[in-house]
Amino acid sequence: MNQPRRGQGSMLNFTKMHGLGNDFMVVDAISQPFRLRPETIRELADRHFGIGFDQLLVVEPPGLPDVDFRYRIFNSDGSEVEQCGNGARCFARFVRDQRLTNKKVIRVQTAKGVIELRVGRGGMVTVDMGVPELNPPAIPFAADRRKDVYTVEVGGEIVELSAVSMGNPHGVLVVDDVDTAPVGELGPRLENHPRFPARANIGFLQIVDRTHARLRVFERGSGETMACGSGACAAVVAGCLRGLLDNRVDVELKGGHLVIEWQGEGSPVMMEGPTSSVFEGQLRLPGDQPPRRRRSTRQGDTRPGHQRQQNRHRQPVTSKP
Ligand SMILES: N[C@@H](CCC[C@H](N)C(=O)O)C(=O)O
Repeated sequence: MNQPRRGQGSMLNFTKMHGLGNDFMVVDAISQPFRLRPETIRELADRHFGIGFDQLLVVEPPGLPDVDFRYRIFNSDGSEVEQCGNGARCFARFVRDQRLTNKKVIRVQTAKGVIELRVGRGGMVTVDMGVPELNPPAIPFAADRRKDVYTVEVGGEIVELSAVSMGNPHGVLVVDDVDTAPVGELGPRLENHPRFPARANIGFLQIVDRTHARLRVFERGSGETMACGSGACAAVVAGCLRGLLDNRVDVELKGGHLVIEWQGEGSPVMMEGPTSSVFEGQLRLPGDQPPRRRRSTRQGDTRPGHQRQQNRHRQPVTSKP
């Protein structure tokens, strides 16, 4: 199935999934050889010339004992990152759908530690996202000492934000109304702010009441997405630290709702939400060839994204929160 013909790249099977509209290309790198360069990931992520996704998720064999899989994450800009909460839920569903495991509690190794995924009914998955990191150097965030709220100068303006790592770095701003928040302007400036040396995901949090919040996230390496699971966890941690939220919060994102629970410092953050599997596909990869200039598919273009058309479309399978 995965055999290349001489002179052609290999065929790669993938699944398109999403968690609340935060969408993924998911690849089983246990059953097939897999290696992509950042420029190929960018091409595949392109919503016009490629498959289109916010993140690429890769399932690999674990490198640790007592762990089921290794979970690797690449943003649509090709950068490899440490964590993806919506992706973690889809990962759990994927490894079961593909019969890579039949466990209901799956332990997964990420770049920043082990997370646990619990598969529930109707595509719902609960993820133990681990203990949030608030120590500035570990986030990483430039500050003399740890605070719940920092002031940051951006473009001559002072903004207040909380800095939290959920394995990946987040800055969280509290706003009056997410609909009018300057996500497109402040998001990219804060993502690349020198006080976040590894860049950051920037959340705009609106407190509705102590158990309800609304959130938009400008993601590092992907731009604003329909939802960000680790962003929702970071936002609830920030809201709790500021005394604005209770321990269990319904977070409304553009693509739907997540339930986030945090019992306070030293406790892990729990995230519960839906998963959706959209279609399975196969694409021809050009191997290690440098990216080619665009040609028409009729001329036999081997660019990834132009030869993915052998999709075995299925009925979308979507779970409700
Ligand atoms: N969408 C994700 C986060 C993906 C990674 C992020 N863009 C980063 O660079 O850290 C989620 O659901 O958590």
